[in-house]
Amino acid sequence: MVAILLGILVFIVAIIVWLHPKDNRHKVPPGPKALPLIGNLHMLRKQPHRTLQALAAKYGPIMFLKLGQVPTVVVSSPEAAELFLKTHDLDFANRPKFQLELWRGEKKGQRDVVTRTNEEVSEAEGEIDGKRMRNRVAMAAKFGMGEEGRMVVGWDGNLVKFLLRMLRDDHDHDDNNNDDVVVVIYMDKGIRKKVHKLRKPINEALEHIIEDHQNTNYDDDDDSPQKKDFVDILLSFLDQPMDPDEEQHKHVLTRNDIKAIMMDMIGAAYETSTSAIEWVMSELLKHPSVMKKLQHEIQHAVGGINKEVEENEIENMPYLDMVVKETLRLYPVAPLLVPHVSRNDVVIEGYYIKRNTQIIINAWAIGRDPRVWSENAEKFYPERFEHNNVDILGRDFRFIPFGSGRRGCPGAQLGFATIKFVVAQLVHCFNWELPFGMSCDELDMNETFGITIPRTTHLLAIPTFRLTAEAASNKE
Ligand code: HEM
Repeated sequence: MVAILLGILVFIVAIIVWLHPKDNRHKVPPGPKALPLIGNLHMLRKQPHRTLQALAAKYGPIMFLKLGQVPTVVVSSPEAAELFLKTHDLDFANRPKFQLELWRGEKKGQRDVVTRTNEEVSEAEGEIDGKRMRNRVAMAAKFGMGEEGRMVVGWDGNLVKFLLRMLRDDHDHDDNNNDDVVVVIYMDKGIRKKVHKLRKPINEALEHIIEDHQNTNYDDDDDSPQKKDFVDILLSFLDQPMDPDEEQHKHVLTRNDIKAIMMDMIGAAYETSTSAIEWVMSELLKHPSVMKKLQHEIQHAVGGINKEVEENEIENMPYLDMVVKETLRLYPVAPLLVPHVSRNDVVIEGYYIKRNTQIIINAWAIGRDPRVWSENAEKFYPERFEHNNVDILGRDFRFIPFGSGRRGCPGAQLGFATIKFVVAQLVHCFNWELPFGMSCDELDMNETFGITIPRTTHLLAIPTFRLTAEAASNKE
């Protein structure tokens, strides 16, 4: 009986608090009413970036929600993003503690997508020499992605081969479908799920990289080709206290910590770039005139169709720059960036934001804001970037696919360059068309929400090699 009475009392208090949440001393940003316990979680649905955009249209660019018990401020305009990521950058530089779990829980069902894709792939078998074509596409893509492997963990291209092999081996085991003709541009999207399954070989690979670095003798000479990299710097802190000011030195940097950091860097680098490349290729297939214009530019910059693209030629491809920017505007890989957390109590635009409030920046909504990008904001139109110099690296808050400020993406320049390089190779080396007589209007452009927004279905496309035989024999 007492328990029932207590329960009723708690319920009444919760209702009263819910109906009268206003604390007159501290004005919180406007937002929808939160339910007891779940707060506003029930409102988010499957596409939180879209739901939050719609809610911001009602409550404004600085909006308060409760996600479960987590007080959250959602930022949805360039002006507001600047206040949070520049003016008060340091105040919002923390990250949530649960982030790792959230990251790990991502992408359930990826396996199903890959399996379904294989069934579709097998329908088109026999049209052309699939294996050869797949190798060429992988080669063209790897040419760019290899650079990332080297720069992130200093493993000269082998990392890409290793990861691609893991995917392919796993894939082939399942259905023995080696000679697929339609190329599935998924690259390494299923990696996170496979990472779990393939912990042992990944551990071996990371050990291999670490040993490689430990066995390298570096020459202090500035001109030496053997330079210290990110992994060397991590190794120089091995077994040292993470916080030298901490008296008992309880936390030291272990070999496992270093491997975890390396894996995070690899994850942050690969999944983001491949998702972006898939969206660029989708938009190009949907807009054949843009594809043609881009092929024309690349061919001109490279000097014909008898060779592949070289890295230093990318800077002579302004249209490629616009195409990639336009894709990242419409499909910022991390639509809500990565959550920030306030380190102090802060007042912004008259709103009181308590310490430990989660901050979500809706980069997806900002990129599609018609106030900023005109009425055709939803349209893929690379030329909008033609006569303006909109910065992509976080200095222009109308466009922040890499975030901004001290928590902005440290790999932004590398990521942007990699996307451009891989796309340039794929577009220059091949003509592309949609399979099964599909018209460009029929191409599904739906996204699936997670930390990143990949396509809901993998992009299937048929490549035809367009370079001369001379260029092909140089590569094979
Ligand atoms: C298309 C490629 C990429 C995109 C779109 C992208 C996007 C992002 C975004 C939106 C954030 C969060 C920023 C924020 O919360 O304000 C981020 C963080 C991060 N990115 Fe990237 N990224 C890409 C490539 C890379 C690469 C190549 C690397 C590594 C070499 C990398 C490493 C990281 C790391 C370590 C963080 C966490 C930074 C921190 O918490 O301080 N990213 N990235």
